[in-house]
Amino acid sequence: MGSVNLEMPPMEYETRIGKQEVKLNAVKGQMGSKTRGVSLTWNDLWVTVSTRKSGRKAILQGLTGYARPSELLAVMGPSGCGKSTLLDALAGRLDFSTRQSGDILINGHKQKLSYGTCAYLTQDETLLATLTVKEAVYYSAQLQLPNSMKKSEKIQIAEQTIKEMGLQDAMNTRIGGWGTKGISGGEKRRLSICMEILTRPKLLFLDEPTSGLDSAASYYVMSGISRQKEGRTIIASIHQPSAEVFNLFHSLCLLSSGKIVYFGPASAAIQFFARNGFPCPHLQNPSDHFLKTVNKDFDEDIEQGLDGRKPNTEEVIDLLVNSFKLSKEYHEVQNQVAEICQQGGEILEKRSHANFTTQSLVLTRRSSVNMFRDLGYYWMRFATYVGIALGLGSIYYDLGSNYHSIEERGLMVAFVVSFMTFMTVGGFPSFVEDMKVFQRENLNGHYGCCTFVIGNTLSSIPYVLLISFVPGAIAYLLSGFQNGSGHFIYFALVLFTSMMIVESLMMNVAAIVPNFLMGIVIGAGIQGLQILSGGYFQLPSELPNPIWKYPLYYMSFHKYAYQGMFKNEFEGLKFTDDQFGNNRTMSGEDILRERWQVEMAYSKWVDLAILVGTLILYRLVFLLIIKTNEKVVHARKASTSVLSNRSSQIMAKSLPTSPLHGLTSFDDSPTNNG
Ligand SMILES: Nc1ncnc2c1ncn2[C@@H]1O[C@H](COP(=O)(O)OP(=O)(O)OP(=O)(O)O)[C@@H](O)[C@H]1O
Repeated sequence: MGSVNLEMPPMEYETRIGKQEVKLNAVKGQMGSKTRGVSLTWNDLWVTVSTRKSGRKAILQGLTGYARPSELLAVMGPSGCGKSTLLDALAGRLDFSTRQSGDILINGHKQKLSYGTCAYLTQDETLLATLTVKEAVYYSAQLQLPNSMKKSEKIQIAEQTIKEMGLQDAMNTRIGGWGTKGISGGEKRRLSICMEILTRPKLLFLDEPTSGLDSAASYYVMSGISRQKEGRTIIASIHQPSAEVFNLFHSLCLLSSGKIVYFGPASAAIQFFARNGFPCPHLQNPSDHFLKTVNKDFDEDIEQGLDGRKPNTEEVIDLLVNSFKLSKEYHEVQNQVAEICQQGGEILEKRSHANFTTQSLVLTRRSSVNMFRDLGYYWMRFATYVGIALGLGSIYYDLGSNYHSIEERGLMVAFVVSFMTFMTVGGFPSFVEDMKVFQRENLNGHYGCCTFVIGNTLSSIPYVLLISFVPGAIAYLLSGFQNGSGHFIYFALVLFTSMMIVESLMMNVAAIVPNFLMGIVIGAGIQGLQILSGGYFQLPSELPNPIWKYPLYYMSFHKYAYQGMFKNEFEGLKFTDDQFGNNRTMSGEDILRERWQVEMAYSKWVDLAILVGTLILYRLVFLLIIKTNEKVVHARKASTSVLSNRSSQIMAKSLPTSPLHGLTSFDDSPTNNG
């Protein structure tokens, strides 16, 4: 792991960061932020999932809490207690298997968490393995920061953020991934944080930001985050903070089995535990003590119980949960929630980011670099295609123009159109990785679906052209296909378009089927059906009418690729039957009509145009699918922060005596209606 700048004295570090902050504040002004900050409240929040055995299982059980600007709220608890679920619910990211009820408000309003106001660091690291740390952050800065900002300022922000996360020593190291060693797991974690805090979001969710970090790195990362808390609301789930890290937290939400054990000032948690009979042993890290006390997974006896009796952990948790509900801390939480709702606040404005053209260009560049460096994306395929082209050229070497060559030309066209396009599935794993990065960045609002489709399409074109023209030329020249550059260019263009179509098909599959193995099987199956119904392996007149001919034959892009290539190859040629010396000849047009049953009413250019149309259609379908996914996710986000104005008013009115009593109910309604 690259080291955090530990040797730098704290004061010097502070000063340098301080100077950078001045610059950043100027930058923030340019970003047009008018909001003061985000106060987030949740009241009686339930999240349930359905289970086969016991119907619905509650993951979160009636949680109430708040997070305020300039404060760092830590969500702690044993593994599986619901920390990530709480963060997901607050950020509007719960999946469809869950149901949610209760109220979540931003500055006392129902409001969408729009771009730039909220960022979320998930537990999974989805990064482009081929980029260096510096490149990843620079590209991200160019994608996210507004056009009004100078390039030098964007670079400055990127560099400062890299330093804040202690990644300066690993700046030029590649991220690495499957099969290639790169930066360490902890550095990946810090890099992910870097990319989310570039825009200095008002509301920041961090799901286990310190997992994989050693205690010193955890401290520096968390203190870096803590330094940025001014005007920002930060909620971080954390497993086992050291005492130093724990001291950085303003508030603590301690969960066990989806229930609140404690919510309030982090510094007052020790007194709460002591009051209830579980004082923190001398010299023990408070967070270790809390977690040990409420972890029932290993159901060990608690070292010190009530009345000399040793209750089991389940009983201890119940005791603490019930005690908390009656405590002054809980009363204070209710007061705070009601007060924040009453105060209200500004509606958060969407921040501007780089415009569509800039984002498309940056994504195209980033994607090109990734495709160039990822051997599995195109280079392996290129090498394989060259090998296959040499094989094809030597098997069908110098075909000539006798009758025998008619079948051989047909076989070669069929191989090129069926198999060489089929091999495009080889790039699927790399594309799946791209999709994961897109999904994370899109969900966090870095850029939209159109930008991704444009970037991916433009960056792939040169590589697919290379794969079509170089191996295509080898096979074409060795086999002695019809002379003339026009004929070769047509041949290579059909190959290029067909490969792009298969890539688009696989993109559609990747957008629908999340599993990589299933994706390959489904993509290969669809292509198998298209090849079968394309009119080569069974002639069009022999194809069974229902299904195979109507509609599959007309829907298969192979039909147009076969027929275009056949026309390109046979039109204008004459074939001689030189066996037994009877020099009969047959025109290429007759062969097309009689042997291959090609539709001669239109030219080969129409076939190519239909292929281009199919390619555009497939890409548009891909765009539609990811756009629909995006809309569904955003609709969930928009409806997650739900509180009717009516209930907001009731809350406000109920102050000061019984601030929240009886205002919300668990209606077990689906997530998106809150
Ligand atoms: N969609 C779901 N379907 C079924 N169970 C779920 C679902 N989501 C979460 N759970 C369960 O809810 C519990 C809480 O999960 P969650 O991921 O929030 O825990 P966590 O506290 O973040 O755990 P960790 O610290 O290990 O990441 C777990 O027992 C988990 O198995």
